[in-house]
This record gives sequence, structure tokens and C-alpha cells, in this order.
Amino acid sequence: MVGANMLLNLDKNWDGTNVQDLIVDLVNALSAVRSLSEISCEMADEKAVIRLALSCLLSNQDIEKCSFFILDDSGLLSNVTGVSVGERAESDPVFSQPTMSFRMGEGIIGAAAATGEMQYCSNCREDDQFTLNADVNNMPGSIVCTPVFTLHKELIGVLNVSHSEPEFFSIWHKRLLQVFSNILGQLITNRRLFQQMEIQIATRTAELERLVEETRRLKDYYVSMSMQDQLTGLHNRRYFYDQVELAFAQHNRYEYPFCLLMMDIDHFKHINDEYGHAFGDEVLITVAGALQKLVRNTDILVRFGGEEFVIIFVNTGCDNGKTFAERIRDNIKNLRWQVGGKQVQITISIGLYCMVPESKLAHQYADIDQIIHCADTALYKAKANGRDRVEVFEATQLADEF
Ligand SMILES: Nc1nc2c(ncn2[C@@H]2O[C@H](COP(=O)(O)OP(=O)(O)OP(=O)(O)O)[C@@H](O)[C@H]2O)c(=O)[nH]1
Repeated sequence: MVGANMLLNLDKNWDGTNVQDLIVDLVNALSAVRSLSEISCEMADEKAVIRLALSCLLSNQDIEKCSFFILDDSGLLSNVTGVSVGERAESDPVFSQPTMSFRMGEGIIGAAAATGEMQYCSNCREDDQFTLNADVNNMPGSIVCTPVFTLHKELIGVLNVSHSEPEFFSIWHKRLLQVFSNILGQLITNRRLFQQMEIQIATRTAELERLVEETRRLKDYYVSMSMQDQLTGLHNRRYFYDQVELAFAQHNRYEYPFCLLMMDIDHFKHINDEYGHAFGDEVLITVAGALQKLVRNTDILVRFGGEEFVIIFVNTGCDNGKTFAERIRDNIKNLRWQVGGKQVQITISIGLYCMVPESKLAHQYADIDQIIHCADTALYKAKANGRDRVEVFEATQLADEF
């Protein structure tokens, strides 16, 4: 479309200029527009984008200098970058010239911004607004200032192109600059939108990451809560079933023995009835703390329910298991509480099941519920035999039990 319009105008403004020159001009104009369309709007620095755009214009046109004045929030137009013929855009990305600023309506740049129309000064040396202020020797011959807008018609700034010769710019240049400014406006708009999008994506990504982390933390919290006994702080039955698989796996693979202790506080109902439920809770908490001190980190200790605790001594044979069980029984018996001027002590009964390598015993079970049942049977025996004692599940009990 751009090319077609230009050709149309070319016909309309035909003044006898050499056709070959016009075709060269047309190709140059299209090249300027085309190279502008190749600038990536993903560049972080807006000034660098504008500088590249100015270089595209300069390298495809016979313009000598161009610069860009950006409108800031205070309504001031300040030149952020500029390129002269022969300069490479990437050679000096930082605009080294002293910053010039214009208010809306001030000078030819301010006029372009205020009117929203292209401004052309064909001979600066005879124009008061230039001769009064500027250094005449460095003054351009002619200047074109074109306002540049966003897609929503908001002013971005003013494109300023100049040449040392007066009367240099033709209708052809002006039409090209109009098209070029429109595309430059689109490019800057796209870059700004892209940057906004990047910031939004970064903000949302950070928010999402925070939510994922929070969810993970909550999940960990609830998993640990679901595996923990709220009264004593020990792990609970659910954790036990989770962890016992490991003891089984090690037993099956390496023939590591392990011992399962089922422990129950004796006559605990009496403690509750005599001293109250709160005191009963205190006893449970103290017993849990004492048990925790008596087991190794690798052992599995849980409150199995009520006044029942279970320990798995991993990689522990039957003799050691019995010794540890007796030590636990003894330690718990030595605990003391003071309540209502009375000293209270408790005892526990323990049922022990030893899981030894299969070759040694014929009655081994590979099912945790069966093993618990065996330890429970031994516990029942300890209770039946007078409490405050450790009983080991014997193979001879199998016949009775199964
Ligand atoms: N304070 C308190 N008591 C509990 C808790 N869980 C269970 N109990 C009590 O523990 C008592 C267990 O009583 P029983 O099952 O009759 O057993 P026991 O009195 O210990 O008798 P033996 O086991 O035969 O020696 C019941 O009174 C339960 O209410 C708890 O979390 N806190």
C-alpha cells in the first residue's frame, strides 16, 4: 500500500524530474520503511530502538541529520538520540550531544507537537526563530519536524530531520517522512506494549511461584500434621505404616532383623479416673518424651493410639530387642509425677515380636498386620501374666493364634 500511494503521488506531482531518479528515490524510501519494519520491538532500551530507526532513515535517504525528541510526563520534549550521516547506530548508543528541550508550541519542534502536523522550515537561515537563538555557522539549511503518535493517537515525540542546504526537502521527502513516522510510532507503541507485557508476565510469574511455594509449604505442613499425633508430638499410626515398608524392604533384601514392640500403659483408665483426664494427658506426653530419648534416630516410634505406643528397632536381633524392651520398661517405671500431694508412678507392659532372617525361623510373616497381631498377642500375655513385664511372641503361640 505504501508503495502504491507513493507511486500515485509521484504521478500527481510529476514535474519532469528524471524518471530514473524517482525510481531510485522510491526504492530508497521503501528500503527505509522495510528496514524499519525489521527492528525488533523486544529491545529493552527505547532510545536504542529509536536510534536504530533513525539510522535506517539516514542510510536510505539523502538526509544529513536526524534526531528524536521524546515527550515526557511534564510536557517537555527532549532529544534522546540523534544520528548524523556516516555514523553507525550501534557505534554510539548513548546520545552524546547536549540535551535540548522544548515546551509544547516552542520552536518548530514544539509547533509540530502542539499542532500534530508536520512542520517544515525551508530556509532556517532566514527564519527568525532560528537566527535569533542559534549559532548561524552550525545552523541547518532546512528542517522537517514530524510528530510521532502511538496507535491510540497519543503523542510520543517529534522526529526532526535536517539538511545543510536550504530548500532541500521535496514533497517526496515529506511524504516519505509521514509514512516513516507512522511506522516508527507503531514500532515504539509495540515496544512499549511488549515491555508492559514482559513486566506483567514477570509479576504474574513471581506471584505464581509464590503461590506454588505457599501451596507446597501448606501441603508439607498438612502431610506432617496428618502423620503427627497432636498430643505428644510423636508420629502417628499413619506414619508407622508409611515407614514400616522400609524396615521390611531392608529385611527382605539384606536379611536385616528388626523387632516390633507393642507397649501399653498399665491401668491407665485408673490414672484418668483418679487424677483426671488432663493429668492422664500429661502422663502420655511425659512417657512419649521418655521413649523418644530411649530410641535411636533410625528407629520408628509412634503413638499407636490411646495409651499404646509402638517401636520398631531396625536392624536389631531378638536378644538386643529384649534388652532394649526391658530398659524401656524400667525407665518408664522410674518416672514420677506429683499430683494432689501424691506421688504417682506407672508401669507398662510390652509385647515383642522379632523379625529374624527366614532361615532361622519357620513362622516368619511378611505382612505388617500379622506382625502387629503377633506383638499384640505377646502384649496380651504380658498383661495376663501380671503387667509391668516384657513378653516375646513365641512360635509355639502360632498354633493357638492361627
Ligand atoms: N488422658 C487420656 N486418656 C486416654 C487417651 N487415649 C485413651 N485414653 C484412655 O486410656 C484408657 C485405657 O483404658 P483401658 O483400655 O481400659 O486399659 P487400662 O486401664 O490401661 O488397662 P490395661 O491396659 O488392661 O492395663 C481409657 O480410659 C481411655 O479413655 C488420651 O489421649 N488422653
